[in-house]
Amino acid sequence: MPAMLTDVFRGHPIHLPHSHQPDFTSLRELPDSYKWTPKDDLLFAAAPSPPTTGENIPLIDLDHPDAANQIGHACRTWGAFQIANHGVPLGLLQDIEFLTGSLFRLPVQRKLKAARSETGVSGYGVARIASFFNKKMWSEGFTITGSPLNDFRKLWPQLHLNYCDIVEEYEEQMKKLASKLMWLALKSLGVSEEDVEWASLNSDLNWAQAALQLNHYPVCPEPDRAMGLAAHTDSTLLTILCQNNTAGLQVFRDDLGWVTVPPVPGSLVVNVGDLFHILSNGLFKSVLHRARVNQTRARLSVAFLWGPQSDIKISPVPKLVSPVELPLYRSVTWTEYLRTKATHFNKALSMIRNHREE
Ligand SMILES: O=C(O)CCC(=O)C(=O)O
Ligand SMILES: [Fe+2]
Repeated sequence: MPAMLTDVFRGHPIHLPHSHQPDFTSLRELPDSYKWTPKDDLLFAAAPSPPTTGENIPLIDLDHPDAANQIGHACRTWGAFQIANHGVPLGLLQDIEFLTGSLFRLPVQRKLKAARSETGVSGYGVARIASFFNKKMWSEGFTITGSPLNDFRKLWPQLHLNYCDIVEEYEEQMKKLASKLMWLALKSLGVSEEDVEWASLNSDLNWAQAALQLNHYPVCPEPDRAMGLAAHTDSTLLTILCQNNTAGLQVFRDDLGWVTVPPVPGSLVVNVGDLFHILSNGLFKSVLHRARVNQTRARLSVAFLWGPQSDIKISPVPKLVSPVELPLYRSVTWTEYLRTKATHFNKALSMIRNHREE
């Protein structure tokens, strides 16, 4: 992962000086550079879902005998769902939340010791998607690819080894869970292991790689005008998100507008990413999502961004392509896709779409 992402982003440096990151807690008013209007993001003011619809992303019990079909349905209609009985120990979720909280509570000068470089991926900084927007986002992040040892040593000279152990254990559990979820979702479409030979179940998951994105959304003096993380889809196969007990994540549905995902203690949120949309020939929806902020409670989230190794070509599963039509998408590696995304952002999927001859 580190080599591949570094390679992609070297060609797309991000000119956003992290050292200008404000000390959020000291700001009593929202600076103009943080005030969003519909001009800054077309969907900024899109209608919030009326609470009366009662529509919410499904909460799926992974122990339920019908879990595969429920996951498949959620991937087709929402592109997102929450899961309970996922098998990840609660203590580990608490540990990663604790780690995230302690990281962002460090003094700004200490966090900046592990700042992400302009062309780098790992480390402390603003969201990478910030370069696509004129306004700033009310959040700070920390990206982990490969071992966090070097960065963690700078952040916590004494405790870094304990924190590295937590990250390693968390990633191990997430990898297994992500693979299980992918196969359950594919099973609901009648797709089995023989149909996706590169993702063989007995390969120790060596075909996959991942990054961890830790996010902090501080308390905000004017939340209605601010944006924690602007609307985007993830470039992954799947993303598994652990959020603290504070609402903020919203997913977009064409028919409902922005729908807030309520935190359910102990559960995890799963997002369909762009690569799973491609693999499913467009049947699974890569979900547009964003994070809002609020005036009273800081929010933390940990996103496990999961995809295939760089040499794997992702293309629609042949079984899901009609014999008389082209697949909806051309095949791409994760690296190629990230490069397209780094240039075209939310239009990246349409850039690799096969257009039908009229
Ligand atoms: O904080 C959240 O709820 C969303 C985070 C997210 O979308 C991301 O890190 O890609
Ligand atoms: Fe995301």
